[in-house]
Amino acid sequence: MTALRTLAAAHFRSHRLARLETDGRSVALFGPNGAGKTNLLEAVSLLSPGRGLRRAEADALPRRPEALGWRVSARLSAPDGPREVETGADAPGQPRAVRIDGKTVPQARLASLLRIVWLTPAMDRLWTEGAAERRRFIDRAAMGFEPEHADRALAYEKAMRERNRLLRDDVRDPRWFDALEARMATEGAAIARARAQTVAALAAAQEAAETAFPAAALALEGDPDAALAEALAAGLAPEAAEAEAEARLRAALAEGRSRDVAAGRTLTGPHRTDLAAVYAAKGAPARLCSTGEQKALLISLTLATARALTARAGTPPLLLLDEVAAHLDETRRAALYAEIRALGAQAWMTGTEAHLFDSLGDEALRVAVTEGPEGSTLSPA
Ligand SMILES: Nc1ncnc2c1ncn2[C@@H]1O[C@H](COP(=O)(O)OP(=O)(O)OP(=O)(O)O)[C@@H](O)[C@H]1O
Repeated sequence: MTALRTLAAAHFRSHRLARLETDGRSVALFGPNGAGKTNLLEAVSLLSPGRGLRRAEADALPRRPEALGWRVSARLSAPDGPREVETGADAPGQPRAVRIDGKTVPQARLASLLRIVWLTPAMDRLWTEGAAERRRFIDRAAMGFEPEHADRALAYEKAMRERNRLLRDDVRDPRWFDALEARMATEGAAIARARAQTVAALAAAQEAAETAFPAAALALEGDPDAALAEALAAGLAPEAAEAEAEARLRAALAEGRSRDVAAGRTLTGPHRTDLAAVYAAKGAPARLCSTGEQKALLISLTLATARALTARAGTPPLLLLDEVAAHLDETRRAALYAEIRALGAQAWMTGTEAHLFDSLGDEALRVAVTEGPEGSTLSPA
């Protein structure tokens, strides 16, 4: 099992110096609004690549008013032994650095060290807001399965930005376009393939599970996704289907140049893909479901992601569940805790009331979070 044994957050958000020893158990953080509970979950989320569960700008993280550097460090127990991981910036505005076992490494390396799955109140709007959030949701899950997915997405975006610049500057050199589009097609087809495999893994994880939460049928909607699905349906092997999707994306990009010049940006590719979800038992699109149903679908998908990652990696991911327990009735809350137990995952959970975690017994370390003159204070109960 992979779990944080210690977590320390220094000069991070409302925490001046927070330190917690967990002995590997789940952690239930409770306390009043604004006490600093989510900040601590955000600190944990920064032990994965990217901007964390709030997608914060770098200058939001250092503790104010001092606004110096910040640091989050953890000791974790992993299947292959204990590891030390640390991230932070020495001064505001600096990109965060990552150290694993004392060595400075690229941020992307976090993806193969630690898998983290989170659910936050901001995600309640996942099905009703723009497609970018939904792509991010499926891409984060895909990254859990394939750490290289993060690098591919960056490489694709970089090539696309360069292509967009050519479009706007009205550069007509076809060789330049060819080279960038070849790169975009290679990365783009691999991105589509990884997303499709993630959707399939989530479907399988939902099918195999007995769960109190409703299943969501997911589908990817986009050009490379359709090309890949068609190639697979035609009986091509996975690699051949990916090659076919790559060839079609490359041709579509080349054909779309003059249209894209008019738009000033690239109008086809995996950056336009959307993720559709249907509340399976009702056949209703998630965006038309009630708030409570949407929340239940998200919990269901979060748990399915965790189950699928556990099956893949052999060890469960960390779960960060921000204000999830409060929205469930007692039966479903008990079901959530039972699923966390069955996964063997370390869950970091928040809630305003301590009693929300009563049925966890001593499976979770309870920590009161309060706001004091010196910043947020943690008191393990
Ligand atoms: N960079 C920062 N420096 C100091 N304080 C900060 C910083 N960023 C956020 N805060 C403070 O952190 C507090 C919010 O903490 P957090 O979101 O963790 O609360 P919470 O305990 O999860 O509350 P809720 O139950 O309302 O979700 C706010 O008071 C905010 O002003």
